[in-house]
Amino acid sequence: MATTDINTADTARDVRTIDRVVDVIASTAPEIRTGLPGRRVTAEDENPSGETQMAADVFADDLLCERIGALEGVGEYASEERPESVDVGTGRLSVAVDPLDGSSNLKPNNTMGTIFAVYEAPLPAHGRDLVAAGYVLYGPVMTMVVARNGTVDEYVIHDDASHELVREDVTLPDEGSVYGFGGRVPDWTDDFETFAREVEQDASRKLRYGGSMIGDVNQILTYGGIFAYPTLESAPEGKLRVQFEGYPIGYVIETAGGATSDGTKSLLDVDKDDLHARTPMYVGNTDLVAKLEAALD
Ligand SMILES: O=P(O)(O)OC[C@H]1O[C@](O)(COP(=O)(O)O)[C@@H](O)[C@@H]1O
Ligand SMILES: [Mg+2]
Ligand SMILES: [Mg+2]
Repeated sequence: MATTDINTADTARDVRTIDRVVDVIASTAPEIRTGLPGRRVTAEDENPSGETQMAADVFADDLLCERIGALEGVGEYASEERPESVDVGTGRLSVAVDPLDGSSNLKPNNTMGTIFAVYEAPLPAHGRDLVAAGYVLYGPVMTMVVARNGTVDEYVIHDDASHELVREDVTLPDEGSVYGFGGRVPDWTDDFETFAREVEQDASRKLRYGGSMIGDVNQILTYGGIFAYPTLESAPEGKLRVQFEGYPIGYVIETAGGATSDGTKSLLDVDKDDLHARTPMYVGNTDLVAKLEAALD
């Protein structure tokens, strides 16, 4: 009986913490966006994945760390931009963030996003420890997609930092009509290239690729289809990171009724214990992801 009481109290606390994290992501987004124009330059350092950081990456990370770290109920904060996770409190939940996804799109002024993952476990956590995940998309309109409690909702974020629910219970359309595949084509494996050519041959589908994973995934959530950042000959683990990109996007897409894969299994079942580990990513409609897995088999 006592155990049940404790679990119930913990769950109620976690729900409140998740709501606070979502509120902070939404209320910080306009500030991140406003801070971008002067920060389209490279920072002095590389991130832990060996990539050049933009000043905007560092700015967004600092803001999010300060605000999420101040929330009651959060114990750890980690991001793509810092080598180790930070102990920020005594809470049970950990928050992992890709402060700016697609920041190389800053120079040509193309879409970018902020991705967040809330885990009920210390970091690095497992995909099955996720209790909420989502992202902000800095497009012509600032939108936020949140997966929690088994559903996906979409919000518009206003300049005054408020957010408004615009679509409830978002699911992938049954007939997928777009596709987008990352990496250099000569660097794709033969099996993936064969699959990609097959997808292209279907007259009901169009290429939609913008070079920011979050923008490309949001198109899949909107129109259905398939996005991949595949295994490359030069990078068998692909480019994208498990804790900050693979797991949260896996959680959003699967909660929205789609499927995800690392080539053989759901992204949520990927086992990696390094905070900055990478994984190939394939996400989209169930039939297309099943075909992809069969093609790579
Ligand atoms: O242009 P590339 O090197 O193929 O990389 C594109 C991919 O890299 C990313 O920009 C990686 O994310 P970050 O910008 O967060 O490092 C993805 O959004 C995108 O899918
Ligand atoms: Mg990213
Ligand atoms: Mg990033």
